[in-house]
Amino acid sequence: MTENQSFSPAAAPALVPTCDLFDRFKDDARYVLPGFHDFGAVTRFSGAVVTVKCVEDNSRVKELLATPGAGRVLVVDGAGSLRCALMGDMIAASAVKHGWAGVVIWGCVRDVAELAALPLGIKALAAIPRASTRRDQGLVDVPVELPGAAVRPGDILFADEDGIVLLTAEQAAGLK
Ligand SMILES: O=C([O-])CC(=O)C(=O)O
Repeated sequence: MTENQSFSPAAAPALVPTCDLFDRFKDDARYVLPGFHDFGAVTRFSGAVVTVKCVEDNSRVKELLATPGAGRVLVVDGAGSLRCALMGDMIAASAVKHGWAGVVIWGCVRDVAELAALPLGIKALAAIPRASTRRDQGLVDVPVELPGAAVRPGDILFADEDGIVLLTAEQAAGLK
C-alpha cells in the first residue's frame, strides 16, 4: 500500500468548476490541453491523483482499479497511443465497484456503449476495439505527463465539460 492509497474519502476535494479554478489560480494551476472526451456517465469529478505510466499494456491499470479507490482519480499516461485501448467495461466496472471517482487516460478506451452507462468519470482521447497486450509492464505512483501538464501522485484533479485542471494538494486545501 502506498501513501496515497490511505487517502480518506472524508477529505475529498470540492467539485469546483474548472473555469472557476482558472479565474482563481490563473496560470498557477495546470491545464490539460484539449483532445480528451467524456466516456463515462459522470462528467464532473475531482479527486486525489494516483498515476500509472504504461504504453499499450494495461496490467497496472487493471490491478489498481481493483483496489480501493477512496474517491481518487487514476491518471494513466499512455503516451497518447491510439493503437489499443487501456480500459474497457470490465475494468471500468471494477473501478466503480472499488470506489474510484474517475479515470483519465492519455490513450484509448473500448466498450464505449457500456462505459456511457457507468457512474464513473472517464476522460480519454478516443475509442478503439483493439485491447492492449498485458506484459506486466507499467509504473505506478511516478510523475507522469498529460498533454500540457505534468502530473504528480497526490495532485488534486478537477474535471468537467470544459476540461481538466490540476492543483497541488496545498492549492486545493486553500479552496475549503
Ligand atoms: O481487458 C481489457 O484489456 C480491457 C477490456 O476489454 C475491459 O476492461 O473490459
